[in-house]
Amino acid sequence: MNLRLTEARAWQALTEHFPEMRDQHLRNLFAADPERVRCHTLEVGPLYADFSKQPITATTLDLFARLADEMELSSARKQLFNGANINVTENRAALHTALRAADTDASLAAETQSAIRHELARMTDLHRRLTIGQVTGFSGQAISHVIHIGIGGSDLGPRLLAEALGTQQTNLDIRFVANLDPADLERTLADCAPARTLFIISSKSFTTLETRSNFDAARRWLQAAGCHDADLQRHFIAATASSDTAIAAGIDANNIYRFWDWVGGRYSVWSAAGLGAFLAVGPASFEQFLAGARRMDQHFRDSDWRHNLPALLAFISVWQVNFFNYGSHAIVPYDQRLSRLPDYLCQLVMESNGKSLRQDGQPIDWQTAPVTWGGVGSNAQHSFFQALHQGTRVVPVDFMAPLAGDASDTRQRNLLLSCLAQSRALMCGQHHPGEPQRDCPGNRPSNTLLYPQLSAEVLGMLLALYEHKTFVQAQLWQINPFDQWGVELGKSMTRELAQQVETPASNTSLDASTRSLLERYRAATGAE
Ligand SMILES: O=P(O)(O)OC[C@H]1O[C@](O)(CO)[C@@H](O)[C@@H]1O
Repeated sequence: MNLRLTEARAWQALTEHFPEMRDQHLRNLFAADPERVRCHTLEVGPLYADFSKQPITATTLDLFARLADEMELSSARKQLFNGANINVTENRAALHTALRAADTDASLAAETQSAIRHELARMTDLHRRLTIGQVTGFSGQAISHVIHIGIGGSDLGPRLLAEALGTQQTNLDIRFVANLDPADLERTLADCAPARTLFIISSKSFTTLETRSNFDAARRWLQAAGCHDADLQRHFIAATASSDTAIAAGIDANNIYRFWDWVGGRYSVWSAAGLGAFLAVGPASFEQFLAGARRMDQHFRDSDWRHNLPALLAFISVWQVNFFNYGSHAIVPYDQRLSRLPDYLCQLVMESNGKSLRQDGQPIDWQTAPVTWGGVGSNAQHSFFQALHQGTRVVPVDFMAPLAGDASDTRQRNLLLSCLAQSRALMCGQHHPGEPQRDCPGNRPSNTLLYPQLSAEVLGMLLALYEHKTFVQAQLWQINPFDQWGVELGKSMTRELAQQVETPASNTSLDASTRSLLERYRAATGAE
C-alpha cells in the first residue's frame, strides 16, 4: 500500500489526542472513570487480560481500530491465515497457524493438512517407541537420554515448552543444547551414557554453524565412546525443512522429521522443530498446546479490533513506542514455569520486528521493535525492579501470573500478591514528604495477564497471543516480520574471519580493532 503510517488520518488524530493522555497521571484516569476496569479488560477462554493501567481511554483504542482499518489490517490477517506469500523478501508464506489448525479448516489445502498430520503421527510413534524402550543405541541398550540440539527458534520455543510442561512421568531425560561454546554440550553430556543417548538435531536450514558444530561434536563424543561409524545413525534424528542437507550430513532418511519452508524459525515450536519438547510433554499435552494456540487463532481471526486481544496489546505497544517514545518492554511472569518466556519473546519480537525498511523497501522514520527483555518474578524484584520504579526511563511491563494453586501454601498466594503489588506500585507510586529518596513517581504502565494455572492450553494461547500481537505491530509499522536478513551479516563475517585465521596474510581488509583482537587470539592460542 502506498499510504505511509504517519500519513494515515487516524495516526494524525492519535497525534492530536496524545498530549491529553501524556499529561495525565494513570491514577487520574481511574478517578475519572468508574467503569475503567470493565472497559479495559478482556477475557479469552481461561486468559484474563487487564490493560487498564495503560495511558489510554476508549478514544485511544477507537482511533487505533480506525488506524487498523486504514492500514488494511483485515486483509493482512486474511493473507496470513490463507497462506499467501506474505514473507515478501523470501517469497513464501508464514503459515504457522496451519500447524495448529482444525482438521476441518477449509482455508488450508488438503495436502498441507495431511502432511502436518503425518509428521505429528510419526512424532507420536517415536514417543511411543522411546517410552517403551524400543529405540536402542550402539550397544543395544534402550535410549535413556535425549539431547535436543538447536538454536534460536529451534531452541527457545522447545526449551520453554519442555521446561514449562515437561513434568509427565517419563523414563527419558530430555535436555537442550544451543551454544557454540563447547562448555554447553560438554556439561550437558557429563553424566550421560553415550550408548543410551539420542540426539535430535533441530534446524530448519540444517546449515546453522552452532547446530552443525554441536552435531559434529556429538558424533565425536559417540565415536570416542566406541560407537562404530555404521551405528552412528541410530543416535541421530533430524527435525528440519531441509531433508536433503540432513541426509548429506549423514542422517538416516527414516530419522528425519519434517517441517516446511513456510514455517518461520521463531514460529516453529508447533512443528517437528519442537521435537525435544514434544517428547518431554507427551503427545496429549502437545495436542492441548496446539488447541490453545488454535483458540487464540480463532479469537484473533474472528474478533473486531476493539475486542481483539492480540490487536489491543499491539495498539498499546505502538502507543508506547511511537508516541510515548518508550524504547523497551519488560516481560515478567510470576510463574517459574515461564522463566524462559522472556528469552523466547526477545527473539519473537526483536527478530521479527527489529526492522527499518517498509515491506516495499522504502526506509521508515518511525521506531519499531522495543528492546524486549525481562525475568521471572519474584526474582526480578530483587534485580531490576529498582530501575522500573525510580529509574529515569519508563519501561512498560507485561505481568502474568496463575490464580489457582495449592491454597494451603502461602508461597503461592504471596507470589500472586507480589505481582499485583508491583503493578499497583508502578502505577500509583508514592510520595514521602521530606524523604525524596523514597519517592516513587508512579504513572508507569503495565498489562496483567492472569490464568487459572499454566496448562498446556494456556501456554499455547499465550504464545499465539504474542505471535499475533507481533504480526499486528508489523502491519502497522509496515514491515515484514518474517525475515531476518540482519542476522546474516554476522554469520558471513564469522566465515570471513575463519578464513583470515587460516590465511593471516590476507587480513589487511580488516578494520584495525578487529585485526588487533584477532592478533591477540592468535597469540593466546598459538595460531600464528
Ligand atoms: O533452525 P535453523 O535453520 O538452524 O536456524 C536457527 C535460527 O537462526 C536464525 O536464522 C537466525 O538467528 C533464526 O531465525 C532461527 O530460528
